[in-house]
Amino acid sequence: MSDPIETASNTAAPATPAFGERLASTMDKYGHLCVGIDPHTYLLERWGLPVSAVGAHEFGLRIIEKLAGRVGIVKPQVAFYERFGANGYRVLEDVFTAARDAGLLVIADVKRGDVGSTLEAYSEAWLTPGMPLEADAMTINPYQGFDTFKKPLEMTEQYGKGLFALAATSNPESASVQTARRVRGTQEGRTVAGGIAARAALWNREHAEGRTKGSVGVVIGATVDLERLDIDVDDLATEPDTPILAPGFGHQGADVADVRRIFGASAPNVIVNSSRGLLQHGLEGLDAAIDEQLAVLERAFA
Ligand SMILES: O=C(O)c1cc(=O)[nH]c(=O)n1[C@@H]1O[C@H](COP(=O)(O)O)[C@@H](O)[C@H]1O
Repeated sequence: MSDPIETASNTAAPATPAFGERLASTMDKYGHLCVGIDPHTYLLERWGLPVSAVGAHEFGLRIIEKLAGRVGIVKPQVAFYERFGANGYRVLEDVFTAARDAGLLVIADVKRGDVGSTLEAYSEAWLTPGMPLEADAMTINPYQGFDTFKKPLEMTEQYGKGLFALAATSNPESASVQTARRVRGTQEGRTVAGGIAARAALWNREHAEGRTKGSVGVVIGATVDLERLDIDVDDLATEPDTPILAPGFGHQGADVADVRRIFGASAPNVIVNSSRGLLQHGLEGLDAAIDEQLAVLERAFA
């Protein structure tokens, strides 16, 4: 068995364009939709597939076949594969490879965060070219401090990869942490969420290199109150624009038709994620569900 770390580190980094540029051209071609490939138990059952790694494999590959050439971005949430252990990881490898071979950008929804030295190993796993789980971008958790991101941030530049830092998550429980305000001396500072978004935007500006979109995005749920969170959408829309990965549409209640109202100046940079809202229709209903979602998005951005 070859050693993946050896193999990957021996491979010279290809001159891949920056993730932000790849994202910008993908969104120009296919629009904003990102399909979350999340094999929930009830979805596997509804699709007539076994609740196992074999079922998750079939589920992932069938979805990718349907998306190729119509949608630009996918976001497999790795927990739904991890639960099947080593076989689940093999499935993830196949799903990532099939998606990337089909020309889809893959955002690995891993939500990793840790002390910097450990986070470095996570980013080796998910962002290094040639590694078995190589994706185009990963979600990353900044609640041990944005400065723990040093290595993954470097990798975005080195390998043309992307990061999406959790800023304002879509779940209602998030407000108690993310709306909290930091204290600077005797002054009340930014909210936790606003501070993270501002750091991502600053990084993108410091690494602008003539790009239209930055490679470091933020996760902002479509269900959140941006004003309460004190998130500056104008700052995020200052070139190079900071991409926003927005879950919360469909099953969690936000309406895709409202994307411009919710995100204001940053709406053009929003990756509209939907998983259960589309996949609940089964394989036979997926084409129609995607067409409908694409049509709503087209109207929303007309
Ligand atoms: O990072 C994420 O993708 C994420 C962040 C967040 O704030 N909320 C959220 O729902 N997600 C993920 O986005 C997906 C939402 O799925 P649906 O609610 O089925 O569309 C799941 O994979 C979640 O893990």
